[in-house]
Formats: sequence, C-alpha cells, structure tokens
Amino acid sequence: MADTLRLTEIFYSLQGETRTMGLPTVFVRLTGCPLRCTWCDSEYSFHGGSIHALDDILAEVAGYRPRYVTVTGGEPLAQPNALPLMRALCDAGYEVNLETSGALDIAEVDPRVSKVMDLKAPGSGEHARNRFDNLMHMGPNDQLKFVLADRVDYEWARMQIDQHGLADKGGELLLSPVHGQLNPRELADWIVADNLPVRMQLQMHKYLWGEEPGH
Ligand SMILES: C[S@@+](CC[C@H](N)C(=O)[O-])C[C@H]1O[C@@H](n2cnc3c(N)ncnc32)[C@H](O)[C@@H]1O
Ligand SMILES: Nc1nc2[nH]cc(C(=O)O)c2c(=O)[nH]1
Ligand code: SF4
Ligand SMILES: [Mg+2]
Repeated sequence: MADTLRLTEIFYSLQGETRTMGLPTVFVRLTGCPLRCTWCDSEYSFHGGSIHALDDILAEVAGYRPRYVTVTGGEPLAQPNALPLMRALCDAGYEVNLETSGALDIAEVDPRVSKVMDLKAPGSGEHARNRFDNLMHMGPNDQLKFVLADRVDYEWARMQIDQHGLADKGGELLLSPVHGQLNPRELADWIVADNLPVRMQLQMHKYLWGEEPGH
C-alpha cells in the first residue's frame, strides 16, 4: 500500500542507548523482522501491529514536540516505506536515528539520518546475515554497534574492529553486553585490558523501567 507502514508502537522516553543516550526521544517501532537474534528484547514487534498512514505517524510524532526521533523495530528497513518516513522526519526538522540490524542494505537511507547499525556477533545466531558492504555507507555521523553475549563474541568483535579498520572510520564504535547475560563489569575489564578504541554502553532504560514495552 502506498505511504503506509506497519507499526507496533510510538512512545516518548529517554533514549537508553547510543550517542544520544539520556535525551528525550520519540520512538517509532515498526513491526516485523527477518532475523531472530537469540537474545532479542523486542520479540513483541515481530508480528501484529497495525497499518498506519505515513502522515498519521508524522502527526503523532509532532504531538510530542521532540527534538530526537528514533526509528526502530523489528527491522525498520524491512519495510520499503521506512525510507520515505525517515526522509519526512528529517524534513520536519527532527534529529533522526535509525536502529538497524546490519542485515539489510543501508545505501538509500537519507544522509541526514544517524544510522545505528549492529554487526551481529555469533552469540546472536544471526552473524551470517551481516552485510559487510554496508560498512562503506557508514559515515562520521553514524554509529556501529556490537552487542555481546560472551567472551567468544568479544573476541569476534575485536577481530572485526582490527580487520575492517573500524576504529578509523569515524563515527561511534559501541560495545554493549547482552542485558542480563554478559556481566557488564567483565566487558568493561576486557575493554580496558585490551585498550580497545570503543565506547561501552549499557541499556539505561532497562535500569529505569525494566523490560516493559513502551519505555
Ligand atoms: C531491538 S533492535 C531493533 C533494531 C534492529 N532490528 C537491530 O537489531 O538493530 C535495537 C537494538 O537493541 C539491541 N538489543 C536487542 N536485544 C538486546 C539485549 N537483550 N541486550 C542488549 N541489546 C539488545 C539490538 O542489538 C539493537 O542494537
Ligand atoms: N528507552 C529506550 N531506548 C531505546 N533505544 C533503543 C531501543 C530499541 O528498542 O530499539 C530503545 C527502547 O526500547 N527504549
Ligand atoms: S535484528 Fe533486531 S529486532 Fe530483529 S531479532 Fe535481532 S535484535 Fe531483534
Ligand atoms: Mg528496546
């Protein structure tokens, strides 16, 4: 259908992750994802949701009068109209972040959007889906992220950073533990011991609100 999207939820919260962590942000969570990361915290967005006109989504976002808007999911790029949605959000003057799995082509995303792209580590069960070609579309305003379940994932991330020269690409390089699985302190100690050129992140919203959807 023209100019519609399947939507799970829109909510206003504090961004819990990435470079804009702690900033009030409207979240637009689109429905559906072709991946099944073992530790995914957003499985409720795989199915269901409801169809909305792009203009209605814009109107609901505008009602919060936000500065920051994050488009997430599910996998936003699995819906073709995510591209016009992000363009329209940029045109409306918001600072737009896209959370994406790294498994779909990011080439056509509006350059004003800050892409937050995961490279899925082996513990996710989805690392065969990584599109390394996407790395050439990542710029200084983008953020590359590894979510790590264990030491094996950490070693894998370290190898990718080295092999692809990820520390020199500009933009943020983020490492996070899988919440409730990898002890954050262990990850912190590994990063310091290896002098890794990354920023470590925790999911702040889970310390504030637990795993409740809508936060
Ligand atoms: C739910 S995903 C939605 C966007 C997109 N599908 C993706 O994977 O980036 C948003 C972010 O949450 C992260 N995430 C999901 N479950 C997590 C968990 N249990 N612990 C830490 N981060 C998690 C993902 O790795 C991703 O960076
Ligand atoms: N507060 C809050 N911050 C977030 N950052 C990324 C989220 C996501 O699920 O993509 C998220 C979320 O669900 N809530
Ligand atoms: S790609 Fe994102 S939404 Fe899809 S299963 Fe993985 S973490 Fe969840
Ligand atoms: Mg979340």
